[in-house]
Amino acid sequence: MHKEYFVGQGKKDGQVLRVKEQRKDRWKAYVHDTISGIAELDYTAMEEMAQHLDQLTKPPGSLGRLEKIAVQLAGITGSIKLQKQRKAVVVMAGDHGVCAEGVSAYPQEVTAQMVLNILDGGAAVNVLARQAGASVYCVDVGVKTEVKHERLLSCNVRRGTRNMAREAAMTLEEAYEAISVGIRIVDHLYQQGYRVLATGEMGIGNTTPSAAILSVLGGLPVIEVVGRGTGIDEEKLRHKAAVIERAIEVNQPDRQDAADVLAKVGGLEIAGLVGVILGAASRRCPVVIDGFISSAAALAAARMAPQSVSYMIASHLSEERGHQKMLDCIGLTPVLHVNMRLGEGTGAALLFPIIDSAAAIVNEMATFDGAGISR
Ligand SMILES: Cc1cc2ncn([C@H]3O[C@H](COP(=O)(O)O)[C@@H](O)[C@H]3O)c2cc1C
Ligand SMILES: O=C(O)c1cccnc1
Repeated sequence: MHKEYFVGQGKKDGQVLRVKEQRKDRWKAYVHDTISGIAELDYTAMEEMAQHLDQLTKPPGSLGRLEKIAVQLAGITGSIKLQKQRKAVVVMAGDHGVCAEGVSAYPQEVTAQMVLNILDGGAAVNVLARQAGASVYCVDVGVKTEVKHERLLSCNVRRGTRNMAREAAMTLEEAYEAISVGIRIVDHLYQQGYRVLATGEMGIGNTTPSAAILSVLGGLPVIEVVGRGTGIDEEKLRHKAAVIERAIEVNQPDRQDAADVLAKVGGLEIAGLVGVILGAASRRCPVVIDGFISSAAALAAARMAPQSVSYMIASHLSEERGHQKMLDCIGLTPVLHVNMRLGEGTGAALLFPIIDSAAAIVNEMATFDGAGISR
């Protein structure tokens, strides 16, 4: 059996990735190969960078998080010569069967409509990425209705998940296939020269599986991690919590097995983002994590491959309840506190200029000795 993935930017430079599905567990093996390719950070380069930062004309540590980012980038790239890199936000799009339970303030068709908006460059993520000189790639990994657009990366695994309040959202094979899509997209972008990646998503209803993932993997009561998403009222919030509790009860996900949790109470775009994160880490690229949904993917990636956490940068703290707890579970500290709660990769795009600034500080600041300044 053949599966064809169209990957590219428009018809001219588009290419088809042909994947032979020889064995049923092919995707799982591919994901695990990627995980075993994730290296430890280069601690020598990190030490060198810390020393370099202390020679620059400023009190030690006074550039705060910029310095921490510089040290992390040195560890990731293995070099203290940081360059301004090509950056891309990968927006994974998917629909959710659980929308049938009434968990979002918006109808499901908004997913496909927003995918077109993103492809036409009119969404918030496009604006913020343009400000940062970054590209946006939108991937259909699980949208319910067929979307046609020449810039769309069509990798649809399934036309939306099943309703997790009644049955498993995906089979394990589907979850691994969606993760594989993310890895393949990163491979493709890496070949195009992108070296900094960010996670984004579009999927009406996706704060519901994200909260479910956090509840199960974090061992936290649903009521502490469920939030208002697109803006539901108090009554709908209680209903959403009950739906998530039912989904966990019906599916009994194994909290020791992140892939099982993703399949049973996750989403196709969330699994796709797990692949983006694992793929970026295996390529030694930093991966900027957006808000609540992206962080659910980061949490699953962290459980599948603990070494991938070193490659993550948490861009911001979302207003969505549960996000701080999600980041705590992963062990990440968000850089920005700007009261956003949109998703799409907006917070991650906003962090790009800060990453470029960290690199510029390292490369352009004078040293105490060079500038003749007393310590
Ligand atoms: C117009 C519009 C644009 C969006 N961009 C991101 N989201 C965000 O809201 C959705 C999650 O919230 P919930 O779980 O409550 O549905 C996701 O699509 C997320 O990306 C949007 C939502 C809407 C309505
Ligand atoms: O933090 C997010 O990513 C988020 C929060 C609410 C709705 N959509 C996305």
